[in-house]
Amino acid sequence: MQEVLTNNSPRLHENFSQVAKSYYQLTKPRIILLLLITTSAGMWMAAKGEVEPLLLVSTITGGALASASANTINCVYDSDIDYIMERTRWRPIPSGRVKKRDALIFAIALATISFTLLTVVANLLAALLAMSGIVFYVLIYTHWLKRHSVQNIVIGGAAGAIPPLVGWAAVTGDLSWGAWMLFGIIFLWTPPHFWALAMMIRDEYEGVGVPMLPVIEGDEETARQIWIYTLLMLPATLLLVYPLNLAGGVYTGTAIFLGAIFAQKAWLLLQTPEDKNLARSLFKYSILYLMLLCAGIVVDSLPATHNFTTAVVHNVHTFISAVLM
Ligand code: HEM
Ligand SMILES: CC(C)=CCC/C(C)=C/CC/C(C)=C/COP(=O)(O)OP(=O)(O)O
Repeated sequence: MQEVLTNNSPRLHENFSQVAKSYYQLTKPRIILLLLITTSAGMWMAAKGEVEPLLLVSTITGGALASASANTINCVYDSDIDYIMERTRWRPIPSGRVKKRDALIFAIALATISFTLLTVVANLLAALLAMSGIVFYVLIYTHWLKRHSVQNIVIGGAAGAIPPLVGWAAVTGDLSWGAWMLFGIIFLWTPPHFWALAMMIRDEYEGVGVPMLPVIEGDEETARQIWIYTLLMLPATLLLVYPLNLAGGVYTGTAIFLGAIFAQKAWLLLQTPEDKNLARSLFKYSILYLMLLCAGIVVDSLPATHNFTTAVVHNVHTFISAVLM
């Protein structure tokens, strides 16, 4: 006999949570987390460590909804190749758990709520930047470049660098050098982040005809380009300290320490480009690197940190003067 589903039925709850889980997976939540960390870094730096809580929560929520919308549209567009690749076959659309049409409606709803929230609580510039992130990621990266250009992630990577601009604009209403510098750091971070992963799963991309750098140019050339982007990114992180003067000692120490490990991993990969373990290690570290670098920005920008470092510098100065007298 068929079971009658009532509001209290355990099966109804189970079905609902399965559906909710599928929609949640469409948004690629773990990637969103790091995008939000970069948004927060932009906000803290712009606000010199004093961010209004309501603005913070609304901007993070608006940014998360915009990124979720972008990732969902990407899942709709790429469902044909996601179905073939091992890594992506379990996703909600290729595995038949969510229909493309429903996913698109979900993405439009997310973008609409994001735009409204950011416009009302932050400002129009932040809202427009978030929408431009969706458009850039979907049209320029996913539609235009991903399947047609070996430079796909270099140019398309600009979409992933937009979140700190959203955060900065939400706080100040405009974009200054600091905002563009954060954009530049993430822009230069993206090729080592992604190509390290692409070296690990080159065969999967080759199988679906996506012209990622390791597929077209091989491991050696990819490791060489990862090294070049690493060498460009590391000094870029320090431009926030000099000449921009937007970060202090805590950030400088963090950036140098984390950067040295990044350089070491990229260097080892350059020596042995075919070693997939080294590629995996660099890919994983790239994520930790960006998280900790952003944490460094936040901690460095706090007024308490500024007061503490000023006091330390003052005391060291007094001590040296006393010794020399
Ligand atoms: C064009 C630019 C980028 C490309 C092509 C790219 C590509 C990828 C791919 C293919 C994965 C593996 C995902 C999976 O296994 O399902 C990944 C993982 C990840 N990406 Fe990126 N990425 C880009 C930019 C970014 C940016 C800007 C961020 C955040 C600031 C980011 C954060 C992450 C994180 C956190 C993961 C790990 C997710 C997990 O643990 O499953 N990525 N990326
Ligand atoms: C402000 C704003 C909303 C910006 C959008 C930023 C955004 C969603 C960046 C995503 C970057 C990313 C994970 C690309 C991977 O796509 P892929 O298609 O190569 O990955 P896949 O093979 O795992 O599907």
